[in-house]
Amino acid sequence: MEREVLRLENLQKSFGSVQALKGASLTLQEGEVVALLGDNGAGKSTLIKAISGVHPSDGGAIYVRGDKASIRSARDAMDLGIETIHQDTSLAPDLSIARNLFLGREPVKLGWLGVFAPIDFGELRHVAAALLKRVGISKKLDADALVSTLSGGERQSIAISRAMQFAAKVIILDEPTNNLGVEETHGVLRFVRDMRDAGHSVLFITHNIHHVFEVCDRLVVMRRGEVVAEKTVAETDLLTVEGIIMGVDIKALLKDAKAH
Ligand SMILES: Nc1ncnc2c1ncn2[C@@H]1O[C@H](COP(=O)(O)OP(=O)(O)OP(=O)(O)O)[C@@H](O)[C@H]1O
Repeated sequence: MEREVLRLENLQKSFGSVQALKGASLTLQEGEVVALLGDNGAGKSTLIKAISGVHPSDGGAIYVRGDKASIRSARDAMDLGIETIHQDTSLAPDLSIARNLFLGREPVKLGWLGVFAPIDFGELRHVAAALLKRVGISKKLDADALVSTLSGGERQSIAISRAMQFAAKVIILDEPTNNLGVEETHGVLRFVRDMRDAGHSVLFITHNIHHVFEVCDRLVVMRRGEVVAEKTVAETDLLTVEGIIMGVDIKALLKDAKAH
């Protein structure tokens, strides 16, 4: 049976005179991958920033597993099992990849009578190496390398690995394949599928509609701060979705063009 993990009701958010969210609503079920689509400025990032506590909403309600949630900070969201990878995600450049994968949540070794709790670097490296292998970047990266030595795409992969490693229930990805190479992109998409198979729920913001058809179950389209369409991937096609995003019926336009 489907179980709802996240429900947004009538979310509103303004930045000065700009109404970025005008009552956006959506739901996410357990083990479901939902794409959040929309043109530039549609309100997608604002919506996920409301869920992740970066910019709390001005109005509306968020329910997590049926309970009304108050998400006023990134910590609130993480405590509710919501992990977000933002486009401008920040890592600690002077720490190793392994340390970044566990930032603030490193495995510890209990010392004599539990007095000392030093980081268990052996365990850290072991898990980090396995994680890098899973995202398909094992060949190039050593878990001990400093993040400052990595490319933008590699940093993105590390941030995604970190969120996926700790995501308890809901993973939000804001354009996760931006700036990634082919192999890294496949790694991310594979990870999304793995997460779904393990019962996690994923909200996936992307401008790449091919990726939506590859890994998503359902899609939600936003325009000017509102949700204007919701469809299962099985019931729609690429051209229809592109039309909804642009606010035009592409198929009708093509038919007209053919008739003339
Ligand atoms: N911090 C902010 N201050 C002022 N206006 C903002 C802020 N963040 C977003 N906006 C405005 O809110 C609206 C929605 O922006 P948002 O970034 O949510 O869109 P988006 O759908 O994520 O777009 P993109 O695909 O380009 O990232 C836009 O008009 C944007 O200029």
